[in-house]
Amino acid sequence: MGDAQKNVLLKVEDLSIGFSQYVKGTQKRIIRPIANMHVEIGEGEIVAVVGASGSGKSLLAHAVLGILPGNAICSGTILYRGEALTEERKKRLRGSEISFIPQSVNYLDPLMRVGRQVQIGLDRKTAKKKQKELFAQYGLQERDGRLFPFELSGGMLRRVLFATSVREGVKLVIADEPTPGIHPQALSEILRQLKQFAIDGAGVMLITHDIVSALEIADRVAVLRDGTTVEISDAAAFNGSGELLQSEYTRRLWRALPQNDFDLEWKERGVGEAWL
Ligand SMILES: Nc1ncnc2c1ncn2[C@@H]1O[C@H](COP(=O)(O)OP(=O)(O)OP(=O)(O)O)[C@@H](O)[C@H]1O
Ligand code: NI
Repeated sequence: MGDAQKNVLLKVEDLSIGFSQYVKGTQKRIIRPIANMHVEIGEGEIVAVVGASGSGKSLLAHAVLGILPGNAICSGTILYRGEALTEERKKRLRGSEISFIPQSVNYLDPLMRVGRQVQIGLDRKTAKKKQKELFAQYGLQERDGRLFPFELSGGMLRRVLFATSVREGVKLVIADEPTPGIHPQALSEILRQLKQFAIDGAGVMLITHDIVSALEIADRVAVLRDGTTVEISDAAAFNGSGELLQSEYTRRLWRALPQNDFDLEWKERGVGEAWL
């Protein structure tokens, strides 16, 4: 953002998440995949959250949404519009003011036709019309609306999932990997819609492995590593050889991207692929 006048919408501070697990049947231990994580999103701002697989992106999203598994122990501060985001408040805002595009298409109801699922939460009088518009927008056929999730391809399901997030009155969008397996036209439509959310004043958390696409729309980028925040930089810092980036870790990842030819040693070790 680099723009101090914008109001902070979401502020996550000192987030830690642990899980109690049983080892060898009886011994209980706590693993702590997230520690001291922080991120901040302003109104009208898009923050891309990037990091290797297992770095804690989805857990961060689930903590904000209040959908961590039952054995999770979560501590830290999550403020939304300046007030503590309590579990009760999360529940109330989820699906209305706070919109979520999950990483897994398993979040769709397997027993409900997909057209119907996109209509949920829309104004009842215009729901059908709006759903048809959304389908057209994301390259889905009208007849696809009558199908059940198992009858659609993975890429189609991703587009259905995305369509369920497009609602009026959304103030915070949390998109967890909305684009893998999506053809270029639908991808640019999704990026365009995320940008539109921000133009309309919403904050957007865009979790992704596709940093190159994310940089097309992101204001800032938060880099996670092993469950903690390594750095948060303006999108503009992801440029050239990355000299404006704060950490060596981020710089190396940036340089190891296929399009960037700076760090061949890391590339040979496959770091760029792990990142993507
Ligand atoms: N329910 C759970 N119980 C125990 N550990 C978990 C649980 N869920 C996630 N973890 C661990 O927390 C870490 C972060 O997981 P998370 O799903 O947030 O990663 P991610 O960055 O979203 O990865 P990906 O890019 O593959 O989606 C991983 O090491 C994972 O094994
Ligand atoms: Ni994830």
